[in-house]
Amino acid sequence: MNDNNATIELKKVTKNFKNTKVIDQLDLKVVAGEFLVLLGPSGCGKSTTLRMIAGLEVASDGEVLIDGDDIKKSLSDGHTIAMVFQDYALYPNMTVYQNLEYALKVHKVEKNERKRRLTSILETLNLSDYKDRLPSELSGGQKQRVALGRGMAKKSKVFLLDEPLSNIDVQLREKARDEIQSLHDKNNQTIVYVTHDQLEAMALGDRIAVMNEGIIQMIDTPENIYKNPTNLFVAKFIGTPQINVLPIKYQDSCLFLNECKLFQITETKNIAKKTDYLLGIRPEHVRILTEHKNEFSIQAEVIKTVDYGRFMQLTLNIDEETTIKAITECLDHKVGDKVFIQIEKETSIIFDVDSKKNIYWDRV
Ligand SMILES: Nc1ncnc2c1ncn2[C@@H]1O[C@H](COP(=O)(O)OP(=O)(O)OP(=O)(O)O)[C@@H](O)[C@H]1O
Repeated sequence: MNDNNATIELKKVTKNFKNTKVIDQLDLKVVAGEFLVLLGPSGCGKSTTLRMIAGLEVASDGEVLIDGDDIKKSLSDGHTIAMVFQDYALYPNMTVYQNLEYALKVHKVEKNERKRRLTSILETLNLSDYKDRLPSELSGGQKQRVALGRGMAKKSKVFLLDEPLSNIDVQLREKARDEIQSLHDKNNQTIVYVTHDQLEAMALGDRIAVMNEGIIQMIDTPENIYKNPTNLFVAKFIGTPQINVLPIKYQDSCLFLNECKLFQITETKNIAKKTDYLLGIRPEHVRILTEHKNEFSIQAEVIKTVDYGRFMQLTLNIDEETTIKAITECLDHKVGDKVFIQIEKETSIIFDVDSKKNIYWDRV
């Protein structure tokens, strides 16, 4: 650890609003200098978790520690934590420049240094022309950029961001995202970043914590979350188009989708215990063949195509009840085409039909 970052730890944190439990015994460790993204659907408790780390909400039970000390210590010094709020929280009577400068003045950052930092931030966030305006004279996206700039200027050990790019135009959003990332590379702040945008999470996070209903479902690198989701919720929440989920049967060392044989399993391990499972296969892993190749080739009909220029998204009917989505680089497919698909063992994820957990069937 160095001077620029701090660890964050939540130990068995619960938060109730009146009689409703919105966070349930949450354990979370953010390593010093890490970029952690909290990702999940609306209402799952991301903002509440972030607000407890910021000391804006008090945990009903459990502990919130910054560098091993109770959150109150960090709050008292005013330096340790900076937060970008979802609703911007700008000072209405101050200009953009004054909003950005305020915290730096309070923390006695020298005038030339203040000017240097703020000029660069105003430029980066395309705000130079608006520096003398009041927040009431700005659009939503501009206000959000000011809020982001204010957090960036502070160079705190812990930087907390709650959906900081949600109202910013797509083009500028990418630039702002790059800026947050390079700020992190440069200053090594410990960042906790809340979003419900999976692409943003995948692009930014060293690790992603996927939340649902006040519980962290999985916390891991973007790659592991995508390739080896711990349960069906995580598998479905990450990836566009969504992962295909098919009811399958295990029989005679093979997996079957209805009457179609998918593939053979030599090492039975976790899978020999039951007959029914759910198979998850990402659309880009469904192999499209123009002709029958072997006993594992399954006939399908193209019922919808979406041409994205570089790739095509196909919706395929295997039978009356089974539809599957596929992504292919071949742009020649048309509705009505008869093709064959192949589902491969290496890219298949198998879930328990009851618990919906990944059974990690391919692991020893
Ligand atoms: N002050 C409050 N009083 C009562 N309920 C609250 C309060 N703040 C949040 N909640 C409830 O707690 C749950 C979690 O809210 P939270 O804002 O943490 O979710 P979120 O995942 O950040 O959602 P979003 O992405 O929509 O902002 C929601 O059901 C919300 O209605």
